[in-house]
Amino acid sequence: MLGLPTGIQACLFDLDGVLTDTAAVHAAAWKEMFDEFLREYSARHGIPFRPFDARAEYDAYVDGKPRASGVRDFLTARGITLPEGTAEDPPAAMTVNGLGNRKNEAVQRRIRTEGVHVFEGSRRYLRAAEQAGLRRAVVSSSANTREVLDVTGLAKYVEEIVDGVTIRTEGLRGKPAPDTFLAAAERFGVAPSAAAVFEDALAGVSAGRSGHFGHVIGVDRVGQAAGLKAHGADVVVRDLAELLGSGVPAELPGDLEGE
Ligand SMILES: O=P(O)(O)OC[C@H]1O[C@@H](O)[C@H](O)[C@@H](O)[C@@H]1O
Repeated sequence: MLGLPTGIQACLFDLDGVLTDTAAVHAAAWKEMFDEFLREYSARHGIPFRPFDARAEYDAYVDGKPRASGVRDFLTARGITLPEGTAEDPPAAMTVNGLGNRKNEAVQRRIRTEGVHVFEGSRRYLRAAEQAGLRRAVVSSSANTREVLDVTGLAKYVEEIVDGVTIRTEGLRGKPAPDTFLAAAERFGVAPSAAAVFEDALAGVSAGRSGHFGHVIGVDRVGQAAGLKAHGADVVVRDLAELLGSGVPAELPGDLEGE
């Protein structure tokens, strides 16, 4: 049913890059923030400026992870250590949290001015899953999840949300740890083996694999099918419409929302 093995009762969807085209919005906001920071840092330390690679470095160190982990893991990869600071740090602060807050200002500005594009195949899949009686949760590292679900009208298909806010309030480990997906399955009272994970990020498919979920679907929007497989996806599709058996749909007019 719906491209899933027998026995699956719940679908756990990542948001950015799976349901909405916001992975690209996040990547652009990360680039804006990191390039500004790296320019300042290289001038101060007398080293050449090397811009953030919004493809390779985003995919390897930032994509799918909670905000502060993304900052920390990228800086570590560049050999840079900053103090952690606190969640209240202003966006100008040279701390992990300060840079995270600076990126959040950039992503929220982009979401509000550019709007959010919903993948039509994902909207159709959510609707089909609802009709088939499957439980449906969104499991995202983003603290902006509720706003994105609201502006796109996707909130009505979603029964449970485990997001960046839940990670903070419940003290969960973010992806690639499986905690957020496990928390969503638990809310439905469904064993991980009876839940399917839908993920576009390497960190996300790793979380699905290490949590021993029944099926891990890698969603490849950027040509990283081999990486998704290597990190634990059982199958890789380019669009959820492929699981409905109808191939990748052409984008429909009126598919741009929140503008
Ligand atoms: O900064 P936010 O909105 O809390 O999001 C954290 C992360 O959420 C993930 O869903 C995105 O893939 C990342 O790009 C993003 O950085």
